[in-house]
Amino acid sequence: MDISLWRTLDAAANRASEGLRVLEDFVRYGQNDKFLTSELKSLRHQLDSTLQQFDRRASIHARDTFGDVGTTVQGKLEQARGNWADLLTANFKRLQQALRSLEEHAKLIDGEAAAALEQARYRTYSLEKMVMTTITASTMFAAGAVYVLIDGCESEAKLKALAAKLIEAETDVIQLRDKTLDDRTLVARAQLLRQQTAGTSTKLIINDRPDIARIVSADGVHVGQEELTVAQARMVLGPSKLVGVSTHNIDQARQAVRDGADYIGIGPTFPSGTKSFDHFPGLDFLREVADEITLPAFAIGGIELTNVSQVAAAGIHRVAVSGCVNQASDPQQVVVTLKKQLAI
Ligand SMILES: Cc1ncc(COP(=O)(O)OP(=O)(O)O)c(N)n1
Ligand SMILES: Cc1ncsc1CCOP(=O)(O)O
Ligand SMILES: [Mg+2]
Repeated sequence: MDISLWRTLDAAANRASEGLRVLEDFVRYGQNDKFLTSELKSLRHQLDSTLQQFDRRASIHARDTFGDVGTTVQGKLEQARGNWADLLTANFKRLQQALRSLEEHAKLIDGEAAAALEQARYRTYSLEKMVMTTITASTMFAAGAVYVLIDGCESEAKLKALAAKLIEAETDVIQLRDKTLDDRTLVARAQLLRQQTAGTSTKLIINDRPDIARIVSADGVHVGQEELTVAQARMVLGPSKLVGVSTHNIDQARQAVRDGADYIGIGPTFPSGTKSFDHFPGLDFLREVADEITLPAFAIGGIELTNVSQVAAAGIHRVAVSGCVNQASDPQQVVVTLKKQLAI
């Protein structure tokens, strides 16, 4: 076989492995994200076993680094990356291009290996989505973030007064969660919240209803395990809005990361006065998430000033609460105190 083909395969394989290592090092050492590290590692192993099918000896002998006309041709930006996102994007692109080159050249010698390389390339597209979403969302919801679920209240005036206090306390997210109001009233209450939160640091999320989130231009929607999927919610809301997902075990949490959710709700942690449950994944689940996932995770269910320290001790520094804020005589004070307890 033509030595130039082996030379190309060797160069493309090296490029793919190097790009993959940069990405793995970033999520491992830079992010401490065990789950993303294991996803990238599993792709690396898949790639290694495909590449082992090629004749490594032939590749090595075909290598001619000093004779490579490309080593001295440097793009303007090759030595400089503006930020982490640029660095990650550049390395995902390097990986994808190398895999495409490997795939096309492998077609000349081994159809099965070419098909495996195509599958590996598809995996990189999903991984890119998972890594980039995690990085963006982690900067959006800092440690200490407090997320408050409120209903539509008895009247617009009451809702307005409550929302004003929450915004004043720099609540990170207000979720409108109301299962009883008719749609038109719900839209009107959501619109009110949109007007109040616009231009503030408080995001507005609508529970269950991407349609209403879209109508009022909310910042996003929260969906449960039996509701629309992340992809379906995005079809309604568009790519730039936030989609959060409820998770009750580690597999669901991992799946939410794979699906490209912007954050997860994790719980129920403790018995809740707002919603009843017969199963509590509790603090053990929080610890599992803290151990391996860096996508923002909000512990939910029965969290109050008296037990929030247990949440923080489990390694989770973001909470979603309802009763402890809504029933407080001073909701602002509760939000501020929660934030202090969660800050690291
Ligand atoms: C932040 C957050 N986490 C979890 C939930 C619960 O959502 P879901 O399981 O769909 O239950 P309902 O809230 O719809 O009864 C949430 N709303 N927000
Ligand atoms: C909607 C929901 N999902 C899990 S717990 C919960 C209610 C959270 O409210 P509270 O903080 O009052 O327990
Ligand atoms: Mg729901």
